[in-house]
Amino acid sequence: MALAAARRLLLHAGSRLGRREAVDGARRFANKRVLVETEGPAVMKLRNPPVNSLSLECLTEFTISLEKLENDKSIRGVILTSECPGIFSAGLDLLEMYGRNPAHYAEYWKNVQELWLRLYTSNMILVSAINGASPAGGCLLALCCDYRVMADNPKYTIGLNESLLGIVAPFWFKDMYVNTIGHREAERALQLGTLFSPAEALKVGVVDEVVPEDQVHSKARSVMTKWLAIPDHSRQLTKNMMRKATADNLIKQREADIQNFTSFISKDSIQKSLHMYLEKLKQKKG
Ligand SMILES: CCCCCCCCCCC/C=C/C(=O)SCCNC(=O)CCNC(=O)[C@H](O)C(C)(C)COP(=O)(O)OP(=O)(O)OC[C@H]1O[C@@H](n2cnc3c(N)ncnc32)[C@H](O)[C@@H]1OP(=O)(O)O
Repeated sequence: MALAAARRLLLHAGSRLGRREAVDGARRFANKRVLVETEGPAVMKLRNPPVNSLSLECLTEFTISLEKLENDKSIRGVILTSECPGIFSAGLDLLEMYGRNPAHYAEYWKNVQELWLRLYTSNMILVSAINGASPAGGCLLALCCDYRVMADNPKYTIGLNESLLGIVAPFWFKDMYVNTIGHREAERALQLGTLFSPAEALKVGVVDEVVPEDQVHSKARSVMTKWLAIPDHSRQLTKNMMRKATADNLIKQREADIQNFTSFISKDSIQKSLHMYLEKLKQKKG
């Protein structure tokens, strides 16, 4: 209920902002954590500092922005990137999965599923300009895209590292990984929780291209131009043919998946693992 109300408020605020900024001549709209520019190829920028973690608010704003773009028939493609220096996205917000109650976990997971389903099955062309670290849920966002361009900076890593946190990537994360890099590579990377450097990610197929950091956005734009030259109807039908079974696999068991997540994440042993991981992140500083 609370989330539905927040959603209505955000949609309202979003459209107000949209109108005001259009009057200024710049075609863009923004929520607090997501900025969307629709001048030229549409660009969606995550801006949830310090690390673009996907908090419930961030997920909601992201989903709403995507919904608005999908409803604008003049927009055929979106570049997904980050405004946080050095970070694409740190993935799901650990504080949404630690020390909360089952109802919160269920609500959070429903919203993670919702964003994934919308992104993965989007009719628009999605290109990610990965300009920073992209672990776990950050990698998931990139994997939803039709093409991934990553900055050539060995400090940036990408991959589904859940097992390093003592948690398990859900079956639909796994399915998308298998679809992208094949069964053997996915099996190994998931068990080890591998975070790939850009060069390794390119080799294994997690990303499609690695370019110097200052060229990530221009490359993403030129990739978008190429993809926009393909007729929408044939490209969309092809995308749907490739992705539908994977999305349907979650759709037919969404409720069970929410229950699984809620009971898994509520376990004492899992909460303990998350606590230790969060402490490790804190100690990194000191
Ligand atoms: C039987 C099967 C059933 C299956 C059921 C499902 C099971 C559960 C599935 C859950 C799937 C989970 C997916 C995820 O995405 S989990 C999140 C994984 N993310 C990470 O591991 C990234 C962790 N972060 C980092 O490695 C670094 O922060 C990063 C490289 C991103 C940036 O480093 P940097 O040095 O720039 O910044 P700091 O580390 O100092 O971080 C700054 C502050 O941000 C906090 N932080 C970082 N990441 C997160 C996060 N993901 N969520 C929340 N908060 C985060 C960090 O603690 C710092 O906070 P403080 O300033 O307060 O110390």
